[in-house]
Amino acid sequence: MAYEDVVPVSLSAKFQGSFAYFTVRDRMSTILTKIIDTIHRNKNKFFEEHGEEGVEAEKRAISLLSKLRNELQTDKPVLVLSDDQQDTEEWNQYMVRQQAVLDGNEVPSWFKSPWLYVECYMYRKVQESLNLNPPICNFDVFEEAKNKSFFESQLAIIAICTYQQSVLNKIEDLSEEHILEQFLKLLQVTLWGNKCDLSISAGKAISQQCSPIDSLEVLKPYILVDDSRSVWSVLINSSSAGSPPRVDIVLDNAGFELVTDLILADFLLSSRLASTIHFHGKYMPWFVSDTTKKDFEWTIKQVLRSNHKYMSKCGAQWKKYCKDGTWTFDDHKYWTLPHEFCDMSQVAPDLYNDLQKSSLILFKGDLNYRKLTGDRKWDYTVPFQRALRGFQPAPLCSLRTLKADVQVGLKPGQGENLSAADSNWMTNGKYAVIQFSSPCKQ
Ligand SMILES: O=P(O)(O)OC[C@H]1O[C@](O)(CO)[C@@H](O)[C@@H]1O
Ligand SMILES: [Mn+2]
Repeated sequence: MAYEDVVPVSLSAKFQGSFAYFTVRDRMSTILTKIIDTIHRNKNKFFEEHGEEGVEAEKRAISLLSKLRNELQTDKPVLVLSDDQQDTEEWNQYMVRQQAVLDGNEVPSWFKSPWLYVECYMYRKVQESLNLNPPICNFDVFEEAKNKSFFESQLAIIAICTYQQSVLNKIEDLSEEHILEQFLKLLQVTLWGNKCDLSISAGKAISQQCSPIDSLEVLKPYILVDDSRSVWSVLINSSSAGSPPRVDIVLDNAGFELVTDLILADFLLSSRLASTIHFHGKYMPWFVSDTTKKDFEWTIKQVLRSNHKYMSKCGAQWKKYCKDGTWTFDDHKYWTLPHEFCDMSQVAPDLYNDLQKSSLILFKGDLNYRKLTGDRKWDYTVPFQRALRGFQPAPLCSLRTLKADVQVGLKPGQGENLSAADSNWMTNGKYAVIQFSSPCKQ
């Protein structure tokens, strides 16, 4: 690791009254209750698909989840996983390491361990409760909510697809300056698309209702760090050197946010700012709204099938990109492990090496920001690159609306002024950052 000096402590529910504390106490247990309800509501579907065995599986999964909710609420020790999957051993080893950093007589538990660890662990345990009941192990407990949020954002999706087609129609005639202007707009659209996650609202529907392009000017003052020019420089420098670069997008939420990511990806290719886009998604249902391979394919299919001319035109193009390999989708298991990203080169060298081949990596969303910065109590003014602690496979940029109380790279006094003006600025999703770091700056 590049930085071996002291790092701040992890955010944790052990800090009473902190955002982590309220999340573990309230939001996570509400999410578990909703999961239990969802599984129960699907009882008939399980019966139709698997007969009595399906109903038995439903009952057993619910009983495991109720036990889990009770353990969470009463701050019981976290337990080893027993579902014998490819990542089970990795999770259990991680727990042993968590044990090692505690005082001799303490064990990792919901309210004592790092928030990042226990929150990821909850989603992994949900998957375990299904894995242990094979007939229903592929059931995505969040699918309904994700699909609903896509349909509820229809008008905004139509608006952005229509806008996109108007830009693409004239793209060959656009000057570099105009391409830059469009690029900045679409980068902001995908940034604000991150408002639409379902986990901060404990699964309650959040959709985009109005035209995303029209709101950009109003939202601009809420972008606390805006390094979009540095992102542009990386793209334009590599493409003018003769080889449009490979861009990687580490996706966050399905629904409207995913559509905005696909719109940006399409624009980067059409404007020849990129030659390929590598998407990264989740291997299992995660943090309620995160994108799995199934969500990715489903979304493209829905956009293609739309009755709206410009929407379906977008979908047709995206399908083509997937078919000819211009777009790829990878769901490496590392994205659903609890590690901070600075561990990646050691824990998942294959993924790290792959990311090193990229010219630019865009990290979407709040959870990715927490993993980039290790979800620690950093001072607001600590440089982003310092908080990355050596994680720099390629130039990278975080596009994130603030939904957790970790923020670095602010100007002196900026955080304090925000706290005075709006005490919930770090968690209410109103503010955002476009934060860039490049190996050249090291
Ligand atoms: O979808 P995003 O942007 O990663 O947001 C999810 C965020 O919501 C929360 O689940 C709220 O607790 C955070 O833990 C997490 O960072
Ligand atoms: Mn998410």
